[in-house]
Amino acid sequence: MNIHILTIFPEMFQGPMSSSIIGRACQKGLLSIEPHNLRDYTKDKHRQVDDTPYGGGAGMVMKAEPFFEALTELTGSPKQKKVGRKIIMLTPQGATFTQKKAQELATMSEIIFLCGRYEGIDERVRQTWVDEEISIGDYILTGGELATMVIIDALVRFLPGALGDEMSAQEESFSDGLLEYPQYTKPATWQGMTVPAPLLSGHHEQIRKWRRKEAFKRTYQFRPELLRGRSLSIEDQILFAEALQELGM
Ligand SMILES: Nc1nonc1C(=O)NC1CCNCC1
Repeated sequence: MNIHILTIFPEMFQGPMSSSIIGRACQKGLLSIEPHNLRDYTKDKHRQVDDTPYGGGAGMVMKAEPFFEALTELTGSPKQKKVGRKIIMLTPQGATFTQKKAQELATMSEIIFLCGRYEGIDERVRQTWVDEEISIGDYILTGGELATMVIIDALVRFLPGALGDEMSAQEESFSDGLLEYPQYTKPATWQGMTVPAPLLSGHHEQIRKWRRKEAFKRTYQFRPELLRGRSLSIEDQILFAEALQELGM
């Protein structure tokens, strides 16, 4: 997968995108991440990327030209849609990013992220080039760069070979629609708090059931809406009932 990022702050990506799992995935050749400085696509001596909004009002708007120049260089023309490529704009009015969307994006061969700053990007960029608008939440950031990094961080986990233990991407929260069960590591007792006995039993089936029941407890307590309308297997119905009983419901 090739990721291109159009931004006026390419340097923001150096640390996070070259560290840990993401950095290792790039070194393994599973993906490439290439920020492009929009100022390199300006034609004036001041390398201007923004200007005042038509109609007045506070703040500045990002000019269309640098985006058009960069996207033309990267893709040819807006009409040249390519299977497996998405041009994504980060914006609060986009669809809220989810684990399911992360998994879907991980199947793409190329993604181009458009990072806005200031009051936003000239509308003609969205009209002409953008395939999808994504928001990482209902709040206003100073730019789309951190949102882009959040999305890359979430999707990289679904690239085959990116994680040491492939299963953890599947087992983690939201992968099967439930929140994560509690995790423990050594020592077995810490400041008088002990690890739950099933986890010390070495009995894999017991451990699996305990984890599933704890996931039901957490989901019911913190994100009950994830359970609404969900069809459960017979085993899950039993475990969910036990979870509610243990919660005193
Ligand atoms: N929330 C968001 N999810 O993606 N992008 C988001 C965002 O707030 N972008 C800013 C909006 C104002 N202009 C600068 C960028």
